[in-house]
Amino acid sequence: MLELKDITKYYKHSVNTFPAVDHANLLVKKQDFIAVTGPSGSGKSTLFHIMTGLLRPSEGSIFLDGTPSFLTRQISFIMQGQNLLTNFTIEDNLYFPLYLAGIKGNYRLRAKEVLELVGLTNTIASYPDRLSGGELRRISIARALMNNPGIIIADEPTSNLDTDNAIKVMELFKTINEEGTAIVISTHDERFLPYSKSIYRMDRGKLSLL
Ligand SMILES: Nc1ncnc2c1ncn2[C@@H]1O[C@H](COP(=O)(O)OP(=O)(O)OP(=O)(O)O)[C@@H](O)[C@H]1O
Repeated sequence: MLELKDITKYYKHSVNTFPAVDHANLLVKKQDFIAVTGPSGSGKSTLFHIMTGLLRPSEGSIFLDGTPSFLTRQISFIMQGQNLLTNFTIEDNLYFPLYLAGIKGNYRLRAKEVLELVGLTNTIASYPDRLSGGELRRISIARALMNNPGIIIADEPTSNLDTDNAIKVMELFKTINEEGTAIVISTHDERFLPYSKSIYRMDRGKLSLL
């Protein structure tokens, strides 16, 4: 369980300081599928970076399973856009985060499992430039699953995808969620909101449940 308590993040623009995230509260439980919507610039990415530990809040606290420390292995983050390493095969891309984090295990077996789940087993030896945008997005999801995270946080996972591929991505999150992983996504696209179990709106840094 991930809990954000009264989180504020100030940014400085020349002489002015403004809260990009303004006293946000959020609880993410095991079975949750949360969507955060809101206009561009409302603070969604800033909130997500704080949730994943990439950015420190100016004020407030974050608890993971009741403790204020961050066990990042329990949270996987899928950033906006294409973020696979282009000079490495899909297989190496899948292994890389585990290797960097010093996580031991049968990488090959897990890679096969996650590629099967996303329907892309035949891409294991390919380089990212051979894959379509939709396939690359599903590989990013596969990579996020490699360490069996309790929570997957994805910033705009359907951006720049056509409807068919966006649906594939959302169906995948639905399956992953049904198998016991909490999902938190941000989206501009109202068509995909029904996939989530709860919808929050971000407006000028203020987060509220719809
Ligand atoms: N490092 C930074 N320094 C100063 N201001 C920033 C920084 N990062 C973001 N901002 C500002 O904070 C506000 C929130 O940005 P953020 O990227 O979190 O919004 P967003 O809702 O994710 O937007 P989008 O949907 O376009 O990605 C914006 O006004 C942005 O210009």
